Amino acid sequence: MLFKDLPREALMRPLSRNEVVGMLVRLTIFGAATYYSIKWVVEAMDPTCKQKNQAKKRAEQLMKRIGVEGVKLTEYEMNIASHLVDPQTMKVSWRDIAGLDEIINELQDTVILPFQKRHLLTGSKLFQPPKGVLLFGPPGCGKTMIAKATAKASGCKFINLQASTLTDMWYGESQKLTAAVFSLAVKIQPCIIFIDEIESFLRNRSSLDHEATAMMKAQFMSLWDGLDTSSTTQVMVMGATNRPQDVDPAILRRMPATFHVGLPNVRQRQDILKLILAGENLSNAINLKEIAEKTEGYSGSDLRELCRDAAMYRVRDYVRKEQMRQIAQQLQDSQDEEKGKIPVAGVSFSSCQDPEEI
Ligand SMILES: Nc1ncnc2c1ncn2[C@@H]1O[C@H](COP(=O)(O)OP(=O)(O)OP(=O)(O)O)[C@@H](O)[C@H]1O
Repeated sequence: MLFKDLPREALMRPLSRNEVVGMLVRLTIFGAATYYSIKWVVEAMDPTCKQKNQAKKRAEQLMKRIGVEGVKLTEYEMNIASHLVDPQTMKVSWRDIAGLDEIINELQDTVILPFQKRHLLTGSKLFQPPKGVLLFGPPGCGKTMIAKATAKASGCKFINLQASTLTDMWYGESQKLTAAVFSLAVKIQPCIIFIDEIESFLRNRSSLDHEATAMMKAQFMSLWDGLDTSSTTQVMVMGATNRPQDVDPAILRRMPATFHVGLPNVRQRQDILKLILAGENLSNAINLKEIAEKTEGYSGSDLRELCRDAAMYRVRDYVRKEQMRQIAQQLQDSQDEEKGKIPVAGVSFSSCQDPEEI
């Protein structure tokens, strides 16, 4: 039936109470269904939704573990919080770093002391950890280890930020995430924001920069400057790079404390070898000084690989010799069988021999 076919009285009569309530209920149901359908469609279309949910879960667990409870975090702060490292569970400490005593002592005085002894000069704008620290030097020389051990020694929370966390996002998301890095760090302070390969994220500005990248860099610097406004803020940005010449000079200026973590010299290599091989079953014939002298140009990471290779070589050598021995025995057995002889009894190759004896 069409609208115009309805009797005039039916249209003009006032609505009954039941009809009004019924209409309201239908409208409410329709409204709710529309809201949830749109929400579901938006979530289904958002490619970062799954990632966000996982980050949220991880962040909640981490925050609980590091004892930060009752702090309300935004969705973006949650995302950043998933990159948090608990200083208590951090495995790296000063004892795991060899040959870098000078840098460690300097870090103790300039960075860790102001964090640890903050109470001695509360309110002082001068007795503060530097707002920025740069560790630079060739790859594999211990920059990341130093950053982690600094956080552990100072009792700071540690946000291990990858440049891609901020740059891979959709347009507009990067800026919200950048803001979240600093707001989260302030909420959970004392905190170290560590950026590995800082040159890939905050490199020399050029006219070729994408607009979003340029804006993010400017925003990062202004938020960083904002840390200075309060003398009680205990947040520090620590960057590591292999290419300091590629870092934006404006960023370098914000990192007054710089540490060169160079390739180890002979004495340092010997110390690193000693540390890596501590607890291993070493032959008396091994002379660490001699190995240190022969490994000019090796980084700490190269030395660890060298030792790992040597350990693997020993096992590989043992397995290969064992296989050769079995093949030789099988040949011998088949030759004996051919000659109609009974194989020699009691020879067992499954018994494991000490590789040293081979
Ligand atoms: N001084 C050192 N003492 C003990 N181990 C070291 C030292 N330097 C490097 N290593 C070994 O090398 C590995 C790599 O070190 P790390 O990641 O800190 O280097 P990096 O300078 O940050 O390198 P990259 O620039 O590639 O990130 C460490 O896990 C450690 O095993």
